[in-house]
Amino acid sequence: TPIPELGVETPQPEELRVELNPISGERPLTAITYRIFQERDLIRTFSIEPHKLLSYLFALEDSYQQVPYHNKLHGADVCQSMHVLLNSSGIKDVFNEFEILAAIFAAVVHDVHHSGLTNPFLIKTKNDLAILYNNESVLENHHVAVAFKLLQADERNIFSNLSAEQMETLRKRVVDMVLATDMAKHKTLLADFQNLLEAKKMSGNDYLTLESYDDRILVLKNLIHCADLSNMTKPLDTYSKWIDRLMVEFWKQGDAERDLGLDISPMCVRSPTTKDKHQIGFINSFVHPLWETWGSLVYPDANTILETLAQNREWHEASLAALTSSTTD
Ligand SMILES: COc1ccc(/C(C)=N/OCCC(=O)N2CCOCC2)cc1OC1CCCC1
Ligand SMILES: [Mg+2]
Ligand SMILES: [Zn+2]
Repeated sequence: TPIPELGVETPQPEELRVELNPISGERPLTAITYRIFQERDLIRTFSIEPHKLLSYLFALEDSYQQVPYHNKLHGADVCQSMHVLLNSSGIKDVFNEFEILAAIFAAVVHDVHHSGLTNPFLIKTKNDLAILYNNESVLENHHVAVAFKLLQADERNIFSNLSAEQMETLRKRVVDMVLATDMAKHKTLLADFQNLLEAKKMSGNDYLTLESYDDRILVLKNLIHCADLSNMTKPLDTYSKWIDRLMVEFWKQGDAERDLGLDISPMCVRSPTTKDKHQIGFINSFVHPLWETWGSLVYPDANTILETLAQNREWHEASLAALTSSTTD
């Protein structure tokens, strides 16, 4: 049975087309994710009922908060980035369709209901979520809990045709991946990834073979982490729009910290040079090491990404030099 192009048969295809049209910007997350599910044939493979997929994605999109950066556009962006990264020829045929379903789903849900505040802020203000999750990956636990809560309504349960066992493994993969997007996990995650690749290189075969669940999920955790840290690998005009959104979100947190008489987090201080300085420091400490490791796995697929990352860092260094020279003159 052909899958209706817009997901459901409708007497008003034009109206639904406008609603789903990513250009109109009404529902970018639904439009992009539905398209990716279609392109990867996930709807047919897992007998997903199209109207349930639309209902779930509409509810998910509406559960993203209207904050400057961690809004539905970021969810859509990370989902699209995940989709592209999964196509790297260096990992072609490595992951099966269940893992791909889990990875795409984890990407689109990974920041749902984000409050625009960081984990340290929620912890130091004793937010209900920090109490509920005992200060442990507070936001990330919340995101993945909300994502699964939305599935509980029958008309939104896109996985209703999976067996109980398949659902159990899918759920474990999605929880593992979303929790891995907590920056506090970055160092361990990357070190484990580098150790895995080192061990694989020692084994001599030139293609990646991953047997255990732990090895396979470790690569998928780093993959969603790459997608979440992909802003700096995008063309400068796109990248700079993401920075502006994030800085506005941080500055609002800084205002809240000041109003509460708390220390203002370093990234939340309004000043012309912090943007460049923090981006350079963040790229040097976190982003480049991660993307260099990913680049070694999928060599040479990520070469363009690594070049763009280097160019973007140089752009920050140039604008910082211009700023500091103008201020010292
Ligand atoms: C466009 O710039 C950035 C994009 C993403 C990120 C991070 C850290 N993403 O990590 C996953 C989400 C996370 O854990 N966060 C969200 C950001 O704040 C920390 C907690 C950091 C970025 O820039 C740095 C340097 C200047 C200010 C922050
Ligand atoms: Mg997050
Ligand atoms: Zn994110």
